[in-house]
Amino acid sequence: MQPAFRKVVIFGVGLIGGSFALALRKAGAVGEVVGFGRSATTLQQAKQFGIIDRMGEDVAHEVADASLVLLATPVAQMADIFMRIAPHLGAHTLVTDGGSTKSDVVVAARTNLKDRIAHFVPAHPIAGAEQSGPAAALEELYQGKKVVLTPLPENSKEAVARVRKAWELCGAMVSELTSQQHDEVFAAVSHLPHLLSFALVHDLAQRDNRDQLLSFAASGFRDFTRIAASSPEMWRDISLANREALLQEVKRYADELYVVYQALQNNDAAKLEEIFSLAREVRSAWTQQ
Ligand SMILES: NC(=O)C1=CN([C@@H]2O[C@H](COP(=O)(O)OP(=O)(O)OC[C@H]3O[C@@H](n4cnc5c(N)ncnc54)[C@H](O)[C@@H]3O)[C@@H](O)[C@H]2O)C=CC1
Ligand SMILES: O=C(O)C(=O)Cc1ccc(O)cc1
Repeated sequence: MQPAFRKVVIFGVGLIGGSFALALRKAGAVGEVVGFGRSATTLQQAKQFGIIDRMGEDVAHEVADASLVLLATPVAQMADIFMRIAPHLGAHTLVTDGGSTKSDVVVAARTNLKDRIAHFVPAHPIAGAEQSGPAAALEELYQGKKVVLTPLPENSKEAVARVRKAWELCGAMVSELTSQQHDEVFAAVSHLPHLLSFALVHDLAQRDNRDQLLSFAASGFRDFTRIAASSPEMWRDISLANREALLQEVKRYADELYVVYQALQNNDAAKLEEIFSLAREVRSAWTQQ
């Protein structure tokens, strides 16, 4: 039987791109995987790990007969890749991405794909880790995890269904939002928490006694700061790409922190307990979902 996707071309064969390839392979859903990257070493690694069959050399040649192209680089790299693939997309070649932000990626796609924008169905897998690179890729990364599609008015039903199918074959549960809804939601539940985690560790890192502080830090600190070990380039790009929504979330959080600050300053036990109780209730219910 023919695989669902005869040839998949991946730009950025790291955690997200590599896991996509491994998951499609496990599902028997891909004939051939071709990788493009920024460094030859990373691509060689991806080949050794069985993620790609070969390294791409000629973009025009590879995307012309591809069933699916995945962009899985940091989001600021995507405009240039859309520009490079635009003239060569085959009539039946679909494009999706794994970027953590969507409005900026859609603008980059519209600007560069122009009248071929209908080929592109934007996506964001809500699965990942603080590790990066092909060595971090896992065939089960998307199993049971959410993927958000933010389809465009230009997309045909068939194009959306086929991209949905690709992510489902990776084991994901697919839902849909508009790009704007997506960016507002993820500013609150993903981008802000990463910013806070980086900021906390950065503050401690600048202190003279940081080694002493870290030597006594326990599992609460480990939980809160795991994501501060994430890729600085990736998070620089996400922060700037979703700047407006993120600024609003930072402001809201600063206001909340000030409420906590005042309660502490005023020895307001009732207020502190009220804040902690609601937070605990909501956090506990969320983990049981
Ligand atoms: N790490 C995570 O947990 C998640 C990341 N994402 C998004 O997925 C995308 C990829 O992230 P990861 O896989 O974690 O990063 P990664 O660092 O593991 O992989 C990215 C790969 O892209 C390559 N690359 C960079 N610029 C390139 C270019 N111009 N052309 C071709 N290849 C290029 C890098 O060499 C690297 O191998 C990002 O847009 C990120 O926002 C989405 C969900 C989760
Ligand atoms: O490491 C973690 O727990 C994450 O939160 C991973 C992650 C990072 C970026 C995304 O856009 C989605 C998921």
